Amino acid sequence: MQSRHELRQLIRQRRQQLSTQQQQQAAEQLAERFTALPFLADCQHIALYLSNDAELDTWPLIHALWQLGKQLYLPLLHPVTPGHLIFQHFHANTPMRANRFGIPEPDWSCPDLCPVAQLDLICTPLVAFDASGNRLGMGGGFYDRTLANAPLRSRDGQPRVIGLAHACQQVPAVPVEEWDVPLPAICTPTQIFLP
Ligand SMILES: Nc1nc2c(c(=O)[nH]1)N(C=O)[C@@H](CNc1ccc(C(=O)N[C@@H](CCC(=O)O)C(=O)O)cc1)CN2
Ligand SMILES: Nc1ncnc2c1ncn2[C@@H]1O[C@H](COP(=O)(O)OP(=O)(O)OP(=O)(O)O)[C@@H](O)[C@H]1O
Repeated sequence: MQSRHELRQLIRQRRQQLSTQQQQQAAEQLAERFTALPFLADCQHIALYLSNDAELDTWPLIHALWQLGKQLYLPLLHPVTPGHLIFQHFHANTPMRANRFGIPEPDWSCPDLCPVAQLDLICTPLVAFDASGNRLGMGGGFYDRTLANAPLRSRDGQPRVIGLAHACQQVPAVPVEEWDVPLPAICTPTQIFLP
């Protein structure tokens, strides 16, 4: 089996090869598929992220969710606890700044945070996933640490965490480490996985 490092490089290259048109179509299809999720009606506070490195563009989804009246949150690299994320309310006028990876994030000088336990749904970025819900990320361990003690499902069994990805990011089997948090749901432009 490939190492996690090799798999990360391979799948990052694969998604970087998608054309602008493929990216646009994928982002729109994802927004449609995601907004049709039956459990979305029960989710008011939703964490998303702004795309980077040829990840699926989340902007069409963000606009669709605002249109539905949802409260959205974006991850901030924790200013005190290294390797962890906190989630800041995100609206059309939220002041933004680039984090150390160059990804725009809300400026935490005006904090308006939502504790992980109070988010109804957390959308995670990922590099590679498999049909069993195993997830390989960018390699910072941010989501694994942040979700380590979080319930992955609501009390009625619906997913509270969902990975978003291009279809081409699916692999037969992600090599798993003990700290990996498995995803109870993954949404691609063409399919919903509920492992
Ligand atoms: N869109 C998005 N936001 C996110 C994540 C993500 O995966 N995607 N993260 C998910 O955890 C966190 C940031 N994690 C990241 C980890 C590594 C790199 C990255 O580009 N690494 C470079 C080297 C960076 C450097 O120079 O230090 C690389 O690997 O080429 C980016 C984001 C929080 N926000
Ligand atoms: N719950 C945890 N507690 C402490 N260290 C952790 C935890 N989860 C992950 N790590 C550390 O983080 C590092 C990166 O982990 P990994 O390669 O799984 O990240 P990733 O899932 O690819 O990244 P991300 O979650 O940021 O997208 C590893 O060295 C691992 O030891």
